[in-house]
Amino acid sequence: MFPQRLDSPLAYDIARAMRDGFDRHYRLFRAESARAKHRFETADWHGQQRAQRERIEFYDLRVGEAVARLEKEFKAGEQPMEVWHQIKLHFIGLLVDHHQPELAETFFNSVTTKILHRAYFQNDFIFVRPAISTEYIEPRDAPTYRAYYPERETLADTVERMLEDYALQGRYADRRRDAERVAAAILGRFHQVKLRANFQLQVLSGLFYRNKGAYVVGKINNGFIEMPFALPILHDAEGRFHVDAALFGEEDLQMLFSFARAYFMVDMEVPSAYVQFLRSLMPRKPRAEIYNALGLAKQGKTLFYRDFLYHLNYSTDRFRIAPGIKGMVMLVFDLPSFPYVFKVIKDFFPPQKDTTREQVKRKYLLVKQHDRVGRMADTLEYSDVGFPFDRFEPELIEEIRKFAPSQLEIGDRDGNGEMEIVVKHVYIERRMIPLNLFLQESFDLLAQPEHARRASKQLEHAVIEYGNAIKDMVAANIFPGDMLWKNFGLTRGGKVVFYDYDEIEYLTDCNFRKVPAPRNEEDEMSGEVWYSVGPKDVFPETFEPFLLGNPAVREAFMAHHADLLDAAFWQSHKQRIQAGQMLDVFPYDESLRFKHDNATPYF
Ligand SMILES: Nc1ncnc2c1ncn2[C@@H]1O[C@H](COP(=O)(O)OP(=O)(O)OP(=O)(O)O)[C@@H](O)[C@H]1O
Repeated sequence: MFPQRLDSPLAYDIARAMRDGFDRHYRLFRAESARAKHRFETADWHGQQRAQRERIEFYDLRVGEAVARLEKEFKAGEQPMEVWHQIKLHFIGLLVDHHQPELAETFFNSVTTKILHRAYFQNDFIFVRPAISTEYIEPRDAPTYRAYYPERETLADTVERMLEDYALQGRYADRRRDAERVAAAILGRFHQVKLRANFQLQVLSGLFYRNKGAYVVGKINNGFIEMPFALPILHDAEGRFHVDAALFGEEDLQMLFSFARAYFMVDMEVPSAYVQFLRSLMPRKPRAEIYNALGLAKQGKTLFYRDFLYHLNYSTDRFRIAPGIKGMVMLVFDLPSFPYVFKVIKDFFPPQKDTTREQVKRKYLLVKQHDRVGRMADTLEYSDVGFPFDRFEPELIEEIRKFAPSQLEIGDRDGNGEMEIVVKHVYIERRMIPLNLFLQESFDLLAQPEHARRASKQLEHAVIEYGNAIKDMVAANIFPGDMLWKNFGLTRGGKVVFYDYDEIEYLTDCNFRKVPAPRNEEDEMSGEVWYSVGPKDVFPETFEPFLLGNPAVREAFMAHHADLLDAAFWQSHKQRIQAGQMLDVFPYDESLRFKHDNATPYF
């Protein structure tokens, strides 16, 4: 019911307190993101990673503070419905000139749902969809993007000026050289193309920081063509800056913004304007994922859920048990028409899985906070998710009832006559093709002479990528624990990504050993493990029988990644990490790098 009059001063005060709570959150979030520049300039890599990790916690802390204040000062939870209606309307009013209204609305939802019980907070109390438009919000401090209008002959000058405008404190090894390289790369893309009246570079005015890199992100417009591009800026061995590569096109940008990487730090006054610009570079990337990549995970989560409900309304298929080998720890289901999977922690595990629900959650959190180096899928975590009952395959309901009964509720939660399945806790992540299924498909094709060549190529690609995935994780101090093919998936872009986190460990916590030589004939003949094994001991050579049963797989693996079976490989990386060294894992192909005399070597 829409109130006729706004007559409650308390409602106004609560709305104000709520907005102040959000403003404090965004001020801190933005300040932390802005400090990334200084950390980059001073090569404070560990600080950068720490900040990336800690910033994730900011949101929940601020929501907690706002809830506590509203309860203490206003007894918000005891206010009647009429007051809550007015709070929402006042809040809308307070956002009219706001620069992050969509984030503030989400903050309002988070605080409100914490204060009111579900039965009470019907949808009219929260923002089910945005009330305030994010179109044409103009920042005060700096424009969202800058435009440059070069001629063919002055392109290098323009690129140099554009780099200068970021005002990084420090020295480039050779900025002119970099500008010329970038200009040549751009002209290579527009070779024999007439430069039109509107030829221009547009770059977002904030640099994108992550780990040891800072990225210029923008597009080149020429006539009707819009070409996305990004320029990674890195330090060389002497601490001077250089542009390491020029990335062009949607695919390269997608890699940079992948869901399997850590979130960027960017100083944004109007995040929705950044999202809009980025969407023009990657039109197929959902806005939810772009917000996530910018570190605005709660907004990502909100948008994802809206997209999901919308998809449910416009589809008719049913949720089913996900294809592939079933997990021992996770119960996984999907909706064929929707490119995500839903993962529920089972109530009990077989004896070889010595873990608990809390431990599994801790591992998933570890991955969320860690640099995922493009190799570990990000997860969105939801509680009490309702699904329409008649959209579930009966076998799936049975499966949940059998393996995760504590997570399942069936009933008419909203009292609207529609039966719902409510799942208490669920992780949602991008669907990939499980690598074991992909390999099986390749084996089947190998047997057919007309497809054998292609099959052999795709198999080799998958095996090489699998090894690369493990090596990238190693570089980031992660030991995947369970390296079976079924725990990795192939993304749309052909990358191999890991998704089974329950046995993940920091590499530095593991003890990599060679299998000892048998002491006598009895040891040698014994089918059992005769030597003593500590809880964190890992014997890399024992991976072989589990991974390399198939001769074609073995051949590709041994040609490219035999070192993964050698304890010395793992030990040396452990020592390197313990010595405080941080390796580069580039979010772009090595072949795209400009050649630098003293750049850090690729892993
Ligand atoms: N992101 C994904 N995309 C596609 N399929 C997936 C995804 N995540 C999981 N699956 C499917 O669900 C199965 C079980 O998932 P997962 O490996 O996470 O569970 P688990 O219980 O941890 O497994 P394990 O028994 O190996 O510990 C996978 O083998 C795969 O078939």
